[in-house]
Amino acid sequence: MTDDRTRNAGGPVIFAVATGMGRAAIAVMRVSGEGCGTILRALCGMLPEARRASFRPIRYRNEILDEAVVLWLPGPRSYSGEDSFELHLHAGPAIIEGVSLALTELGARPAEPGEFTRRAVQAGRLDLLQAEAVADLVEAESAAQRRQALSQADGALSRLYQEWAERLRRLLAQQEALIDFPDETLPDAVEAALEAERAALQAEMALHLADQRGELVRRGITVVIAGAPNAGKSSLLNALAGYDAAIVTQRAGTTRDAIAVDWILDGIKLRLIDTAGLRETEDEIEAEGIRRAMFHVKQADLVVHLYADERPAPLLPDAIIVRNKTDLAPAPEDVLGISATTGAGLDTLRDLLRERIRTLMSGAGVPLTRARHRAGIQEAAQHLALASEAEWAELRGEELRLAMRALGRLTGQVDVESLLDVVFGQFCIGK
Ligand SMILES: Nc1nc2c(c(=O)[nH]1)N(C=O)[C@@H](CNc1ccc(C(=O)N[C@@H](CCC(=O)O)C(=O)O)cc1)CN2
Repeated sequence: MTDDRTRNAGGPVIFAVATGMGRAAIAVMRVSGEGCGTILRALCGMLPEARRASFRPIRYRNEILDEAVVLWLPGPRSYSGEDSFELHLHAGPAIIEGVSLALTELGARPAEPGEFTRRAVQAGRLDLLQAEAVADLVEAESAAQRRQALSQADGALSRLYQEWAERLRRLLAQQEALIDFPDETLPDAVEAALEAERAALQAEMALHLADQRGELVRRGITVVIAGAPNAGKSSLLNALAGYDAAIVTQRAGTTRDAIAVDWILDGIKLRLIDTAGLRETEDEIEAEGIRRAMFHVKQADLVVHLYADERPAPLLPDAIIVRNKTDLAPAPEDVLGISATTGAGLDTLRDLLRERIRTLMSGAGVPLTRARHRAGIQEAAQHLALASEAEWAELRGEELRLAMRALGRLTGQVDVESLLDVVFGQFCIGK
């Protein structure tokens, strides 16, 4: 037999509670690894019909540990591709403890973070991009994050990179065919067509790199509220967040450290950051707060520059300047006026933020979603650029090969073993 099962056999049976920690009604104990059917038979007294839920007492050393819903999921038609089973237990800690102990005594060991998905990758059921998307699905807090992760888990990004790799492979093959032509008979039109395709690929990658949507959706869009002390920044944060996240007083300089609040606007996760008021100060703590405020301003995707009295010099060219406290005095005509206390103008500010977000999120096609993807595509694009500069056909070919390799590392078709730790370092246990 040479199917995935035998090829990837080995590795001990692993187990983990795949459901959330804390008080819950049900806990799903997930078990995977060749030979785990024997363990299931020991616990259930039989092997239930594959992929059908059954209700069974879980027995170990003549004691019933729980009455559970049991799923027997033999490989390769399982999530990990290995023989697997699930015990849907009552979530009591003593039950989980007792079942864990039984599984350990029957030869299984606790799973490491992401190990079920890692095995799915090793069995060839998921590529690395899809595995990363599984981690993103588990973390998704906004509808946009959910949609993006589902699409990547479904292979949308993998298909894009595979298509590029395939076009590179064809380019390379045609280019190698040309090497055998003596110089004088080199068909110019063919060479020009190859160069056009190389340039087209490089241009597509440049567009893909310019697109920020994926990373913005995944990590959330950072909106920093900055400005002079007492402009009402904390009041604005509280008004937008809808609860009292930041302390508000009459005293200038109340906010000393940055305060972050997650905020979902139209299905997109934003991270709102309130910062210390910007001014000259002798106070060491306040000065550190201001240093941090400037750090956040520089890192921000969007900056709301709030003021209450004198119109400040712009912090950044594209900061949104907003005049607060319109309940006390009207804002100049050319500036958006709000009152964080009465709520006046907040709808307009939200609309303005929506508009800025739309601009930030421009792009077409499937977006990349992580620094790892960005680095890989940058590398591929760089080799494509070097290919056009190379004088010898052989060197050009080598650059095309290196570009293909960079793409292959993204999906895991190349160097998968060395990338597993990088990708699975960020997973939670039970996934
Ligand atoms: N109880 C439970 N719920 C879960 C999961 C799980 O493992 N267990 N999942 C885990 O992440 C997610 C669903 N994803 C899954 C993906 C593939 C297979 C799977 O076993 N596929 C096989 C068999 C399909 C079949 O029954 O015919 C296959 O594709 O060959 C299972 C779950 C979310 N919900």
